[in-house]
Amino acid sequence: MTKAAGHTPMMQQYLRIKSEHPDILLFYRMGDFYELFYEDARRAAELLDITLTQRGESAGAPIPMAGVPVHSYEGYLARLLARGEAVAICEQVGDPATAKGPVERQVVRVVTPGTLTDEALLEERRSNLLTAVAGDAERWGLASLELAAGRYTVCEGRGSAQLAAELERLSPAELLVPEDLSDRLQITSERGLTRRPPWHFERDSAERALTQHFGTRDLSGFGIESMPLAVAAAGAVLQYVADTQRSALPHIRELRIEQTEAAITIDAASRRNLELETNLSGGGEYTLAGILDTTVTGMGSRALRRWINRPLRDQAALRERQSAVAALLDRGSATLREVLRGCADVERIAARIGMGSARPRDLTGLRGTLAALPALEQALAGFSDHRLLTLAGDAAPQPELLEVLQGAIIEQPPVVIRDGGVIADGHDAELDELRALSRNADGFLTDLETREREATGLSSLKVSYNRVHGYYIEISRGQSEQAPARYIRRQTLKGAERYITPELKTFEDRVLSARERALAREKALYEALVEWLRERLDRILDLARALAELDALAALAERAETLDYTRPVLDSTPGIEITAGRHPVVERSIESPFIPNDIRLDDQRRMLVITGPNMGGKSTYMRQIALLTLMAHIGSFVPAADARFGPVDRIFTRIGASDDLAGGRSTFMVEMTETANILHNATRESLVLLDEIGRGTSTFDGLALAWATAEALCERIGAFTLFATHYFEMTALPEQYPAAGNVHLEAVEHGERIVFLHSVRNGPANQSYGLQVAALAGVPATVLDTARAKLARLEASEPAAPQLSLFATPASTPEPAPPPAAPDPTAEAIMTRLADLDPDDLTPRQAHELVCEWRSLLGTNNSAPASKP
Ligand SMILES: Nc1ncnc2c1ncn2[C@@H]1O[C@H](COP(=O)(O)OP(=O)(O)OP(=O)(O)O)[C@@H](O)[C@H]1O
Repeated sequence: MTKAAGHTPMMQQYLRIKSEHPDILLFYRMGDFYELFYEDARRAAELLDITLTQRGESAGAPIPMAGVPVHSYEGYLARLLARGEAVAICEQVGDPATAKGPVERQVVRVVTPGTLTDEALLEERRSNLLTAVAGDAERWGLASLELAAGRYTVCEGRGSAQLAAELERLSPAELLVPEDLSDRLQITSERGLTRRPPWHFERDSAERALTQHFGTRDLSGFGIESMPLAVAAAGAVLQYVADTQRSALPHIRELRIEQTEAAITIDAASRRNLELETNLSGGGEYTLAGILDTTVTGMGSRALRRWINRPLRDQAALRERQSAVAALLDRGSATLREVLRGCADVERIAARIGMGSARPRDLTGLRGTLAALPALEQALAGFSDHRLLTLAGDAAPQPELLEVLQGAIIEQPPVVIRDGGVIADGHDAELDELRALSRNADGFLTDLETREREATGLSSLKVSYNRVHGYYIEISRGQSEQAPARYIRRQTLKGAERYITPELKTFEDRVLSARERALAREKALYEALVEWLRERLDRILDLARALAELDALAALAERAETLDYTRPVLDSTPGIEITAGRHPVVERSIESPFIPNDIRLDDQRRMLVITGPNMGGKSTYMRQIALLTLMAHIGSFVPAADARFGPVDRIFTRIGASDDLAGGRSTFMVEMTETANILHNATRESLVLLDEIGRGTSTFDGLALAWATAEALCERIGAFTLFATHYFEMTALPEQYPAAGNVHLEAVEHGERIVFLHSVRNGPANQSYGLQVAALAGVPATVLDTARAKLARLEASEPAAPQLSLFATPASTPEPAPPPAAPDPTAEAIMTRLADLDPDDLTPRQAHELVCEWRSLLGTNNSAPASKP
């Protein structure tokens, strides 16, 4: 390392941290980039078995890490973490471009594998996924290769909304698209987008790549004959792997088809709104995964998160998972979890064995896991559950593998094989012999030294070794005159002379060649061992999958027990019925007790209009229904006293006011795009959450849109819909549509204040409490006084206040409802326009034109009252 003076602040910081933590690999984060210093880069490259293609001249110069297969420092970092290496991240704010300006803040975060954050896990999951997409926005095929887990899946689907949802779910590190069609795919995210030659996606070359990889004559056994776009994508992935990876990935043994219809589709916005893996602030805390994931292995965590990201529609498969969870709950899962805790990430290890990059510690990790299998068998003995028995079979002890690994590798081998010392004594006779030769060297040298000292009578004589001169005899300058004639001078130092003798030279040749040969032998033995394991990769992969699933199931059982969850009923009767349901995340994040609530949706009651004050709990209630539905469809138990779910095909949410400035879309535009997506894609089996639709525009436009949307969902589509709103006019909906009902979140006034009861009651809310909530939020008293006076004036003039004729008057002033058979033509016209909206085609200009059109349709604008049509 070069001297500290004259370094940039970043370099100084690097030196300081390095002196404190020499073993920790140090990443620098500047703005959106990570840098890795040369020394660390070199060590990391060694650990990950990659080649640095560009080297910095001086030690300490940041170097670009070209040649890293994962194409990102984040991925690099995650892979190091996954390997069990400790790394530190320094974040530097100042002049990120040059790192030369004044450093305002320096943050050092040491991330060790033990404290692997959700964020890092998420990143790790992402970094391993390579996805290709073929086709166009109309019809597309996807292939995804999760390198580190050996998982290769394909699916096909239709429409850009579903494609966006799939890509959001997969969140690949790198997305391959045919360069000539990339525009037609309408993929907006530029994250890791790689354009590839179109011929890689052609059927012939794709088929060739697939049959070559799997060693088959044709694709007849794959079940993907009728999925040409999936085949194209799958072939393109393999082609890319062949171009960029050193190994041909023998651990990818099967191509799985994921039918898009087999899972509940959750669009990208809903995934975010429901805070499945990331909360709205971008962290992993207080998310569904954060609550449910108490797995004890990396592979278990990844399995559970895959389930969360892809809830199943197959009720039989879900019931199988539920039964396993119930059995674990019944007999206790603590022992099983304890055994699993001692297991290594066999999934990753299997991948590394497959790719030929397994390190000695991977093999000891595998060995440790194999050694734990008898205990696992014991922990699962006595279970009669079908799924658990199948998994127990896949994770049965494998004495042959264990014995070989126990005999081959020493207890605690070094990280890399480079310097040897990995293969155990007794594993190979030839290696033992060579080692004995070099081990005897020490004894021989001591003997020689004693003999020579006695023969010459020189007290300062000693035998030593260095890399340049090999073995030598050293005599101090004062005694060197008395050196015997047979000593051949090698080197003269200030205070000593160094010699060799023919005997020493012969010895040196023998020892050094023995060492070299031992090392070469050891490396060959190690490679043979990895190859031997690779031939048994299927067994290791089966073991990995079984352990991962056991871990995920045991975590669900542990959660069900600790958090008092109930087994939900899944059946074919349409509807959702929950008694005393709780929000799984909010109930864990608030200090006061959570108030459980019921819901009943069935064929006759498909929509709930939810009213109530701000802060009353409307959003929490709606989200909790969606989350419980999702939990039931991953096989989890749910936080409720009782729950039943009929078939659900999609979950849609339209929640929150967010704009998309980067994408050039206003709040209203985002809202309408999402609404259009729902109106296009929801079915009678969908669950739709709408929170304050229409809030992003003027009152009348907003109300008109809210009404028309609700009407379309209720009448035309018939989706199960929860519709939270502050428009009291909406509470008249049930009068026109019997499938709709009103509920409200209860609150009471207590003096000047409002008390939220958070309980759901039938019927509409009768008061908005807006001013009380504002008071609670600390709006100054003078402003509140003015508001109160204004409110009083508004209420006094209410009869003259603008009323849209298409809405019935609020339920508080009952009037005969219009006959349901004849919906208002204006509302119908709006509804038709809305249904025609294609969310993907809508430009801001078109949206603006549409809004103008609606205004003229209603004969109103922002300020003018609506006239009766
Ligand atoms: N069932 C409940 N039991 C206990 N606390 C609750 C419950 N529901 C909601 N809360 C608390 O009330 C807060 C506000 O709830 P929520 O955001 O759902 O209200 P809201 O009616 O949607 O408000 P707004 O109309 O302003 O969006 C939550 O953050 C939570 O702390």
